[in-house]
Amino acid sequence: MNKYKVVITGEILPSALAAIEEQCEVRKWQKTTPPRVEELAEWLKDAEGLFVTGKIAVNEALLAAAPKVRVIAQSSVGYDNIDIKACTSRKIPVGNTPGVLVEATADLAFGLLLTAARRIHEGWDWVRAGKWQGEQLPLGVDLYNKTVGIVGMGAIGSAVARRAQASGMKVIYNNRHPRPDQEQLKAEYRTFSELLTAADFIVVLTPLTPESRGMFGAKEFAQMKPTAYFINAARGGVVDTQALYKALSDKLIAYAALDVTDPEPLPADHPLLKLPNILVVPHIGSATTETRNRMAMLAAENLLLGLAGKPLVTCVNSEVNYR
Ligand SMILES: NC(=O)C1=CN([C@@H]2O[C@H](COP(=O)(O)OP(=O)(O)OC[C@H]3O[C@@H](n4cnc5c(N)ncnc54)[C@H](O)[C@@H]3O)[C@@H](O)[C@H]2O)C=CC1
Ligand SMILES: O=C(O)C(=O)CO
Repeated sequence: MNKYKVVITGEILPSALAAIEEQCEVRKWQKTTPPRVEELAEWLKDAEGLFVTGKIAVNEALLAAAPKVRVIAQSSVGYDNIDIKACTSRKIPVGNTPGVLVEATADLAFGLLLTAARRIHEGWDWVRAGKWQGEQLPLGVDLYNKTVGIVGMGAIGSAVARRAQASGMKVIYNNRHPRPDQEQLKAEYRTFSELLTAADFIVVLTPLTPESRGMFGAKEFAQMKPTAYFINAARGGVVDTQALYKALSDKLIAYAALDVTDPEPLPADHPLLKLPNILVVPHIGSATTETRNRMAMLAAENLLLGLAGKPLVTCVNSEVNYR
């Protein structure tokens, strides 16, 4: 049997690689820095499938270098790095990995909220620095009876809502549209502006789109409570980083906890990291063994289905999914 020709743009779990290699001749980018299109050009010329992992832009330039590609599979739910319109116009289905990472990402988002509110990370630093006896660690804040405002009440947002309710928090949310099941979710819809002024904790879980890019800027931070905690587990691009820096340093808001940043990765000497009222982790929302494995296997399945001309399990541009 002739094997399909596939390019993998970065790290992939061995289980998913093995599944792909059974049917495909694989060329895999080995370096830790993401490839530029020119660096992949030779491989892309003949590639029939593209498995996207790592920070890489799938744009007109890349697609033009890959004329034979007939399926793109990405091991993430977010697909803001992919020009979907360009893929659709070439009739290339794009697979992502919704659902399988919901609980892990919600754990991390809520974990950031809890860790920041209770200063868990600062406490650990103090213990290690031998400061247990002596100075007083600044006090944290309660979650109980506080209001969490979730911006982007989709699969992960709703899973965060459940965690917040278990801690005795009231949940309000903003979404593209009010949810028909909001009574069941025990969450109240608010306009974006109402949510900003009412929430004690704001958790962002929207996709990054032209509409959501920079939706948290100076004006929005000024509307928040001075005691507000801002948690971003969506994409760095939804926030104006400069404005966040200013809001934290001028104490317009109390604290930020981020899984995602702009730029990403955040350079070690970035001014944000010098602030005392911030917690940053390196985009680990879905980073558990089980979840990453499910994501990689779903992406591999999408790739192999697309190569065989069959419908992908989870397809972003369903209008060009195979039937
Ligand atoms: N930190 C991490 O490791 C991870 C981050 N993510 C990010 O989280 C996002 C959400 O994932 P899911 O919950 O699975 O997606 P989803 O599609 O189930 O939910 C997204 C929700 O955001 C809402 N939304 C879209 N634009 C909005 C806007 N401008 N204002 C308010 N609401 C808006 C939608 O109506 C939808 O309900 C992903 O697109 C991805 O960027 C996802 C997984 C892991
Ligand atoms: O799935 C996503 O969108 C991520 O950010 C990585 O898990």
